[in-house]
Amino acid sequence: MAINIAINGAAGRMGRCLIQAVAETDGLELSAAIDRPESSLIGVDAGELAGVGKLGVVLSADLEQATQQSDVIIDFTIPEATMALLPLCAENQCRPVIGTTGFDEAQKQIIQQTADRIATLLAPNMSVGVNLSLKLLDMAARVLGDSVDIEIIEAHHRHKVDAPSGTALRMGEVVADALGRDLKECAIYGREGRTGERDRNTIGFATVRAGDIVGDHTVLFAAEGERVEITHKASSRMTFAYGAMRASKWLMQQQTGLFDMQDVLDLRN
Ligand SMILES: NC(=O)C1=CN([C@@H]2O[C@H](COP(=O)(O)OP(=O)(O)OC[C@H]3O[C@@H](n4cnc5c(N)ncnc54)[C@H](OP(=O)(O)O)[C@@H]3O)[C@@H](O)[C@H]2O)C=CC1
Ligand SMILES: O=C(O)C1=N[C@H](C(=O)O)C[C@H](O)C1
Repeated sequence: MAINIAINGAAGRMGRCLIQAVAETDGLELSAAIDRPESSLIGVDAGELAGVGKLGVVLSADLEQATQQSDVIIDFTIPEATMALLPLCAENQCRPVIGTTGFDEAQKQIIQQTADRIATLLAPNMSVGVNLSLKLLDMAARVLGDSVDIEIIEAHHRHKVDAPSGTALRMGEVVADALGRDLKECAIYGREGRTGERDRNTIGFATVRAGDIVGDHTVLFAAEGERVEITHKASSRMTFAYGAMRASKWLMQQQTGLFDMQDVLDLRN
């Protein structure tokens, strides 16, 4: 039997890619497409929104019904919309696959509480390449140790509303963990004016917002005499959407708990 998939934020840049990916993926069926009640696109066929032809599911704002009639809901929205969704996921036993970024600590706790009641996946980047890069970063940080300066540079399209990207922050966490540091204490988010010399123990972040860049991330490990750069560049949002399909299928085998793409791709150890 097909897995019923709802999409929250279905009219957005990622939402439309997700509709296309569900339509292309064997074993998955689109059961609901949700966006803001104020959206002028409410009532439009989701397949037509995504450019894949009529699918017989119209864009709606009825989250209650969507979570009741779906096995999984894929959420690529804004943190406030995710927070409104989670109680319905737990109540209606609909597994959330969360791609939204920009959560604060209190919101992350609510995600954890939801995961105690229903299997939940949270990943700031669902591409295979970025998740492989996280493994490479762990290895690079352990080998290069405290003798390098570490900087994380990310670039995204002009419409992105959060910074640094969720992926850059996760990269920072992976590197900090590998070096036994706490990212909250060692992160430097941008520099200006007379900053003084660089402190070796910091991890710097730089953000670029321009044009239609889908998502570029570089982590730079710079020593005296050499440097290592680990770079990932996404050229299509479909790479994230296909990752979300893989995550949805995988999550159906879990009952409770909080997971990420490292679990789905078996990269945990
Ligand atoms: N994990 C990953 O692999 C990836 C994560 N992302 C993240 O996904 C999120 C969305 O990105 P993107 O698609 O580019 O953004 P968009 O702004 O294009 O899409 C978000 C959609 O959510 C809608 N929305 C806003 N509020 C609500 C609500 N209360 N209920 C339902 N829908 C709502 C928006 O409507 P409206 O426009 O009318 O406000 C919009 O249609 C971001 O946080 C981004 O960082 C992006 C790519 C990959
Ligand atoms: O907003 C985006 O577009 C993206 N957001 C994610 C993030 O914040 O890391 C992932 C991807 O880079 C695209």
